[in-house]
Amino acid sequence: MPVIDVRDLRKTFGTCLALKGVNLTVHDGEMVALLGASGSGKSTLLRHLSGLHRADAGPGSRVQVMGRTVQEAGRCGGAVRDIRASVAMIFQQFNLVDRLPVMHNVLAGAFHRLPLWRTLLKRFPPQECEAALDALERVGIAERAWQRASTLSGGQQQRAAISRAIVQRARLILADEPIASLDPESSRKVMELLAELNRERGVTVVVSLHQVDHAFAYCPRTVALRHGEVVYDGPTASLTRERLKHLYGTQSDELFERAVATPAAVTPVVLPRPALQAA
Ligand SMILES: Nc1ncnc2c1ncn2[C@@H]1O[C@H](COP(=O)(O)OP(=O)(O)OP(=O)(O)O)[C@@H](O)[C@H]1O
Repeated sequence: MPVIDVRDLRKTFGTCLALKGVNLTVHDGEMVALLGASGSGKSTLLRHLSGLHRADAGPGSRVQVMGRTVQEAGRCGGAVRDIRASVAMIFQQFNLVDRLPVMHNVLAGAFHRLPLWRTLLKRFPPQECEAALDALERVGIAERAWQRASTLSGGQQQRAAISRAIVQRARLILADEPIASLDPESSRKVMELLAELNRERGVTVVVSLHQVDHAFAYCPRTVALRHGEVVYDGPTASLTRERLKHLYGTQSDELFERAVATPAAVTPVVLPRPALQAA
């Protein structure tokens, strides 16, 4: 049974056709890069998988995660809350509660299995606290456990978000440009942590990236979007210069020349982030 099964997913924002009939199947234990130029639909697709967006109504449209229906024909399935308990979303902007200690942010991963009074009073069972500390240890920031989240660097915040996913015991991580605002060393650490969770715990990971080199280094499979359509779905190693050029247009010519000049495909090819980030 696939972990993710998307059929004919369409999404319109006003006059903008963000997704034009996307089909996607991801199996248990895969690590998949989602590539595409800015505005190609990566975030929109990820948000549909976790039920944060509702698709256009249409008879064949369906999103299933772990065999359960997130949405069908533009209607949310009844199991969305249950599905969310097993799916961790990691965003570019970390999504931690700034004023709370890192520890409480990480413990939020356990909320779905705790009674409400415990989460409101922050009276967490000792075994959950241990699990949170272990997770922080795992990502190398245990000594930051009682600092306010806002005092952490971007890389540390992203590692805290990964700890939260570990405490959540997520079977699927959907990471939306998790390294877009990080320096190269922090980016490497975050990608390695995601790859380790995938390799060692069998967590399925779908990660949207702007850095093609990280897809080559960490993700055996790439799904590439262009103008809301899947234009490539296959081994990352088979992504040729022509395919990348088709994906990103001529703006990246110079970078591709550099990549092609070195035979190893893992040569860093960091694609320009268009206007959005500067805005
Ligand atoms: N809430 C929204 N309202 C209106 N238009 C939207 C909304 N969200 C996305 N879009 C549009 O849908 C298209 C796809 O956007 P999306 O954010 O999914 O692209 P992306 O590939 O993730 O881009 P980036 O790499 O810059 O994050 C874009 O044209 C965008 O402007």
